[in-house]
Amino acid sequence: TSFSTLLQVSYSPTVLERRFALRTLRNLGLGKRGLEHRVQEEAHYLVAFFASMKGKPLDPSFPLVHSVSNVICAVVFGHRFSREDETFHELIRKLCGTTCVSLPQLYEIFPWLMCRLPGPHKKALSCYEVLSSFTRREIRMHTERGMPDEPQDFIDFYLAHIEKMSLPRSVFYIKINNNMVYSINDLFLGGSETTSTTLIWGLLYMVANPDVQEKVQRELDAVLSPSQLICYEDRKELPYTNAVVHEIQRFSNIISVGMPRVCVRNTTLLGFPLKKGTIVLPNIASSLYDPEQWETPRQFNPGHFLDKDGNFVSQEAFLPFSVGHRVCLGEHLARTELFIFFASLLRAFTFRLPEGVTKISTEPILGGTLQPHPYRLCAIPR
Ligand code: HEM
Repeated sequence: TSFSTLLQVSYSPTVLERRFALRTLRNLGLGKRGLEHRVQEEAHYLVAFFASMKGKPLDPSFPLVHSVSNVICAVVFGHRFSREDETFHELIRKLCGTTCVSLPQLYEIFPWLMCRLPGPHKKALSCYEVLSSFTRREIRMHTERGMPDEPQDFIDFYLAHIEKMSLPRSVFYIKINNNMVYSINDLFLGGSETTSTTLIWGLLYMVANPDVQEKVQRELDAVLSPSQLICYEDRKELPYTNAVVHEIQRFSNIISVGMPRVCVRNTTLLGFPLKKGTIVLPNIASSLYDPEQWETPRQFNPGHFLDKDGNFVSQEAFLPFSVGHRVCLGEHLARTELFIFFASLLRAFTFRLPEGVTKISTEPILGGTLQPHPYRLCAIPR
């Protein structure tokens, strides 16, 4: 298979790439406050875009995917893209409504099957190809401009890393053309589709639960001033909003099945014998919907994360980022984005269904990530 990535099943190259990616992302400020201003900047553009619609009905997926992807672009490519950039526009259009996240894994496990099957993965594959050529263009621009004194983004770090390994020229270019492109694609796909899909669900739940939306707005109004920059740290003063963001993630359960693992030796799991080589899929939904852990597992209920006095409480069964060695690399960034984007939007707008629309479906479309059916809403300035 042509996919060789951070997300794949097999172990040894992945461990090295993961370690490298983690160190690099940390250097770039992921997990620290360094990236927060990028998120705040995008939240500002997002609010301006919704405001420019003047309450007219719109499908929120395009602006949300655009904003979330731009945060990753800042990390990986070192800059954001304006709404007018045609190439980026095409990429985002392809990403909207397409699940590409699990594509490399599916090819890794079932290459013979994937090549023969017709179906939606062909659309995802074409999206993956557009992304790869986009990434290659950015890498080319980086190699042409030469290395800055201080690496500025993921590509700079990666190029410096490859150069340090003093490889023969041919291997150098193979590494750039394969591993590097796929690693960057992984960050882009892992970082864009997941976070934006969660936000698309979030706005849908607000339209479906106007009482919850109102309560969030009351809390935001009481704690924040209208133009104050929202920080991730503010969640501590906003327990209800924080609980709603958590409940959006729990209830939407977007990655209901985690990345596949391979048993490296014979073992037992919960009493079941597993042979070396067996593929194991973590069932994330089993914890997010566990009837023993949640009061109303099949209902949207922010109370799952609040005590009787309205304080935020974390829950052990809340595992949307999975756990263990392969836990999500972007967890901190994702949490920061979800909180800042959601709070910024709800402070500025009330979300409603367009006039005449009375039905909303909160059933997911089954795919690599669970996505809502396309819908339109009105963002009414407050
Ligand atoms: C709401 C947003 C997100 C959710 C729900 C999510 C969830 C997950 C899950 C469940 C996994 C698999 C872990 C496993 O199987 O044990 C994963 C892996 C991964 N995620 Fe995320 N993720 C999100 C956002 C992000 C962001 C923003 C980034 C990038 C900065 C990112 C990058 C990755 C990468 C690179 C992996 C593979 C890690 C590895 O296998 O070593 N994710 N994510």
